[in-house]
Amino acid sequence: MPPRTIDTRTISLDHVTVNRAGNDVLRDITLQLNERRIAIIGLNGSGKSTLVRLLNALVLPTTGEVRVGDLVTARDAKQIRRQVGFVFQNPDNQIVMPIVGDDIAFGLKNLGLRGAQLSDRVDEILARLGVAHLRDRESHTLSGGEKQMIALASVLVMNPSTIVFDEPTTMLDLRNRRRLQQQIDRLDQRAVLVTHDLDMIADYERTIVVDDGAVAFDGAPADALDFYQELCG
Ligand SMILES: Nc1ncnc2c1ncn2[C@@H]1O[C@H](COP(=O)(O)OP(=O)(O)OP(=O)(O)O)[C@@H](O)[C@H]1O
Repeated sequence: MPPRTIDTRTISLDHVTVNRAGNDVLRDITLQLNERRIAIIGLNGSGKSTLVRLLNALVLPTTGEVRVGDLVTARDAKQIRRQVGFVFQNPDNQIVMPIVGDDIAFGLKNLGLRGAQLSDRVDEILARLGVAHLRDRESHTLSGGEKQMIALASVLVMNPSTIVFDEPTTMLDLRNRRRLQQQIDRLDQRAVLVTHDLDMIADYERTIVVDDGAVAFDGAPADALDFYQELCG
C-alpha cells in the first residue's frame, strides 16, 4: 500500500493518565499520531479501547491532554468529533435511525444539509461501499456484516480526517472481514485500528502494543508482532 499524503491534523497525547474506579487504566501516555495507518494491539483489558476513545473525546484524560491539531478534547469535543470518526465493535451501538438512508443522513442533517444535496451525499457513500441496495431497508433487519458497512458509511459520510476502528471485525465472517479490510485499505483518511486480527495490519506504517495501561512497543508491524508474541508467552 503506497503511502499517500493526506491533509489531516496531528493527534497528540501529552502525559495522559486515565483513572477508573481508583485504578490507572492508562498511565502517562505520550504519543504523536501522524501516520496514515496505525494499529493498536494488546491483550484483553490492556487499555486499547480506552486509548482510542481518548482520540475523539469519548473518554477524557484524568491528567494530561489530548489534542487534535489546535483543538483540545477536554474543551472542543464537538469540533473534534467532526475530525475524528469512530466505528464501534458492535454496529448496534451506532445505528440510530429505523431506516438505513435516514441513519446515514442523520449527521448531515444536523449540519444543515437538506434536499438533493443531502440525498446525493447519502447515495454516493452507499454506492462507494457497495451497499446502495440497502438504502430503504429497516436497520434492524440487516445482517451483522451489512450493519457494520452502514455504521462505516454513517461515519464516512461526515468526511472526518481520521477514522478510529475499535475491533470492527469481531462480529464478521471471513468474507465480510475481507470486505471491511478492503474498505479500510481504500480510505484516504487516516485509520487507527484496534484489532486482535493481526493479519489485517501487516502493511500498516506503525503498530503500537499496549500492555497494562502503557505503551510497551511502538514501531513497525513485524517487530511489534514479534514483541506481542513474546508478551503472550
Ligand atoms: N468505566 C470503567 N470502570 C472501571 N474499570 C474500567 C472502566 N473502563 C475500563 N475499565 C478497565 O480498564 C481496563 C482497560 O479496558 P479497555 O476496554 O481499554 O481494554 P481493551 O484493551 O480494549 O480490552 P479488550 O481487548 O478486552 O477489548 C480494563 O481492566 C477495564 O476493566
